Amino acid sequence: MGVLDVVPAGVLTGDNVRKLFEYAKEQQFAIPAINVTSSSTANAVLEAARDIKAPIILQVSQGGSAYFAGKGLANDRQQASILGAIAAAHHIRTVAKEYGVPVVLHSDHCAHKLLPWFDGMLKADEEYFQRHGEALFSSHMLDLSEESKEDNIATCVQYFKRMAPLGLWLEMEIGITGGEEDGVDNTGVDNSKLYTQPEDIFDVYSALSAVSPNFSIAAAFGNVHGVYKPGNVKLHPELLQKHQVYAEEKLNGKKKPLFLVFHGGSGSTKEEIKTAVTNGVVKMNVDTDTQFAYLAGIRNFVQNKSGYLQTQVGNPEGADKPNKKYYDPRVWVREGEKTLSARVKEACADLGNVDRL
Ligand SMILES: O=C(CO)COP(=O)(O)O
Ligand SMILES: O=C[C@H](O)COP(=O)(O)O
Ligand SMILES: [Zn+2]
Ligand SMILES: [Zn+2]
Repeated sequence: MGVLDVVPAGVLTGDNVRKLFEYAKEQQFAIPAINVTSSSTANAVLEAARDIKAPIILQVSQGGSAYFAGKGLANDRQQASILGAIAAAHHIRTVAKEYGVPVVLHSDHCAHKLLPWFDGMLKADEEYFQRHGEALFSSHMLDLSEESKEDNIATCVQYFKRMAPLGLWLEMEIGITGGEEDGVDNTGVDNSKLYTQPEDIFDVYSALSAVSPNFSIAAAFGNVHGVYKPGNVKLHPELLQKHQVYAEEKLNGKKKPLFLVFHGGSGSTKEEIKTAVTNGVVKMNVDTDTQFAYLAGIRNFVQNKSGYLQTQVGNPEGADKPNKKYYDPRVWVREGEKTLSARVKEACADLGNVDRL
């Protein structure tokens, strides 16, 4: 029995998203969510998943979406982010099945000021649903963690009521991920906010489960976006167990009732990742490490082939030798795709997500 006995290949929607996460939680593995910004990065992530027979999550941030549409487009009303997210979704939908793996198509952090982006994606989901009977995306994240708990939960409930009939999964954040996300600077935030309390998580669970079971919680356990020299904020994935136990007691023993999400996966140790998965993390976001991996192949190529990249004609093999085979983007960008793919495979291995189909 494997993932393909539970859900089909291609982009998952509706209850299939929950079935995948339920299966992962039962089998004690998690799926990495990789931020993609182009067809090149998306394809490289899908290729990695195909090679190691694993389900995968591809996500677009607000900035990544704008990049997907083109940095030359105005984005003052989130119009480029909306278009780019839709373009990314259509690209991924078009190719995903061919890679033969189940894919969760997700949008990343959406803070209050970015809600017009969310509204635009939701409108696209509704239109797609009208035509195809399913939403365009598998899931979306709302990140109202900067607001009061009451406002955060109330706004999530309001959106979730609109999402549930479309079968959309909601990921919400409570407690704050440190570092920086989409221009929201959380570097100086109060330390206590970086560790969510079990009571707050259960308040979220109670409010959202009244609408639909299809949601997950990004609880803070010292997570930070980006990779920095070790500082005073420490990752404590063992705290997640307290949240599960607290919810279990409130729900009369229902085992590990929470679907938890691990933000700021980059730079985490194998041990931290393992502990998080044991405690019900089903999704781990990785962006910074995969960005660096994408660069590595291109950087190495440019360094190693320097003599072939200075002029269109003429290289160390002769003054009349053409260099087209070196400066063609399909050659040097491909090198980045290979190193990105390798880093995605490593994330999958860390999470126990290998040979799962
Ligand atoms: O949480 C993330 C995206 O939401 C990714 O964080 P990292 O860039 O630290 O991996
Ligand atoms: O929020 C974290 C993700 O890494 C997205 O980052 P980004 O806004 O730079 O695309
Ligand atoms: Zn946040
Ligand atoms: Zn994040």
